[in-house]
Amino acid sequence: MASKLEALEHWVNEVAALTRPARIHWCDGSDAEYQALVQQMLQTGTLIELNQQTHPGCYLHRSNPSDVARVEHLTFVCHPDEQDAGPNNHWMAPAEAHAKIDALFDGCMVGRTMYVIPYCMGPIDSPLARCGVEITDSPYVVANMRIMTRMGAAAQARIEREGTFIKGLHSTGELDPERRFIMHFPAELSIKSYGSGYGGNALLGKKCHALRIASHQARSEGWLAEHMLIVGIENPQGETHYIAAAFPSACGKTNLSMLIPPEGYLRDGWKVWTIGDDICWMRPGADGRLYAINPEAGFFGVAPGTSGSTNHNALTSISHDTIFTNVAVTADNQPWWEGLPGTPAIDWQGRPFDPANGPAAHPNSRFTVSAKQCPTWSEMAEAAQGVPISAIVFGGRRPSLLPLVMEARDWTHGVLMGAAMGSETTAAATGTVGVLRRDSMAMKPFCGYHYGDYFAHWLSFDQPGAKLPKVFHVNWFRKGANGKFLWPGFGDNLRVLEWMINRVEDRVDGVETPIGILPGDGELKVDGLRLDPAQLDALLDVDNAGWQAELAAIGEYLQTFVPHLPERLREEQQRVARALDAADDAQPRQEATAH
Ligand SMILES: Nc1nc2c(ncn2[C@@H]2O[C@H](COP(=O)(O)OP(=O)(O)OP(=O)(O)O)[C@@H](O)[C@H]2O)c(=O)[nH]1
Ligand SMILES: O=C([O-])CC(=O)C(=O)O
Ligand SMILES: [Mn+2]
Repeated sequence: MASKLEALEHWVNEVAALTRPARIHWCDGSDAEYQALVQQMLQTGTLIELNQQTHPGCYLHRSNPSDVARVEHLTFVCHPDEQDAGPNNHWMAPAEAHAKIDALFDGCMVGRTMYVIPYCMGPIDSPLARCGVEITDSPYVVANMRIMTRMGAAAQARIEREGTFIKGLHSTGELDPERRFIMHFPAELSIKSYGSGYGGNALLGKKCHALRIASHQARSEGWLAEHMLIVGIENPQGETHYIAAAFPSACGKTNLSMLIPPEGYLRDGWKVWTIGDDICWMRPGADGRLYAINPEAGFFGVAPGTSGSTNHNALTSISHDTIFTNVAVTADNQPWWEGLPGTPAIDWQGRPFDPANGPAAHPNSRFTVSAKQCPTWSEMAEAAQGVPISAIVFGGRRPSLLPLVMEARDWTHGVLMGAAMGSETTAAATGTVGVLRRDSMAMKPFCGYHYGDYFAHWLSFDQPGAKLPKVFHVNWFRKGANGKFLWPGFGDNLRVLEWMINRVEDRVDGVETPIGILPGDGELKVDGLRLDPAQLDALLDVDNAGWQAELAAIGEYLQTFVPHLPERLREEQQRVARALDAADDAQPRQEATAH
């Protein structure tokens, strides 16, 4: 029988014939290999050594200024049938896409080394994990993949055993925005990415494999591939609840996944355990609960705003053996970004810092670090079966309307809450920042198939015998009349998670409103917070007229997925809209419009 490795070798040869590299290097994932790559990149200037006294093993990479974020307009999902991509994706016919991008790959590695990176997304022995191989000409990508995935010999052994893997082909190309594409071929289980070295476009195990391709696989195999953090909350009695939360890019996943409990909670013995900060794969277990793994092995986190007061655990994690991308440096060569104490000397483009040029660190500057370096890293992140999920949380940046927290009355309502998610855009993707856009389940840029079918897939988990998590929606970003955030956020978000767990455990009742269940009087613990009662009222206020308009907008949005939109979701939207109308009728007019 032909060795299962033959399929891999055949593909590698095919790619080499197209790209014509000078050498082929099969990555083994060893420390020696990583160190050798770093030395080579220091010599070529791809990496810059940072202050090794304060930051041992830390390096800086400055990317091309035109290549600093994901490029959604150049990202395509190439299903054979356009219908399967949906209005939520850019689509190109597979044959046309291959022809277009193969023309760019033709001879692109002449004189260069081609790296073959076998990797595993998820614990190497987990039945939920999946393998892939990325071929790239970028040593920076190899180094990042080593941190972000289980890369090398063990992954290759699993591929040899299973015979299946996702094929990912990447070249940095000329970094010409006119010659840049990120193409996905879900039916062929393959990815081709050309012309960008940026994380989300080039580390193919992450968004391309673990979300776009995996979401497509998950649909046919009965599981979910989601843009979610996974965090364990251990109460003083030693019971741990695992929570999965979907927020759009740069909306607080990394922060929530490693939050530090407020003073009083720490004293009482609350603990937080990090399982993942960006991606979650989950499937029903034999007991009917959803079990989740984090397919990644590292964090590719947003640097700006990360500080000792907002995210001390992240700051500790990145004090050594970290690759920084597009941050600024201080006069003594330490990494620096907005939110840190001290002053920058050199900006992210290598120029002497001048405020006239904008922020010193790029707003989407990032750190790449092994998850093992995080003080709250959980050993359960290695559990082959994953962790049972007690609650699913959706959330976004909403300056108004959306309350601090609300609970869905059931799974269908929860799916509507996820589908209706909206958020202000951030610097994680190129384009305008700060405009509201719908981002269902935080998957707008990552769902590898038609959103209507995706909503139906979510609804399909509601089956006899299923013990589904409760679903919540949060908003850390509601603003007061003064334009400031009403909620302190960060560590204090644990107060909201505690309320959720109390709801899961049936220890508090909440109050029913047309939009969902909100915390009842005194149920949200705000002692020790400098929060006046009016502020808390504003955070939990339900503006009926505003919500009527919101439900109408949600209805219009859902309509764009017809005929793939599940009828059950439309009916749910109508149910909530009717509940709001009824509440309106029951209220004196001036009260409903008083806000
Ligand atoms: N006001 C406020 N800001 C927050 C909170 N949590 C995070 N942020 C800020 O939001 C930004 C992004 O946070 P991250 O945790 O890195 O976001 P993310 O969702 O992991 O982002 P991606 O890696 O792009 O998927 C940072 O500037 C944080 O400081 C919060 O609770 N309140
Ligand atoms: O994909 C990336 O480049 C970084 C990330 O986590 C996101 O944007 O959600
Ligand atoms: Mn992300």
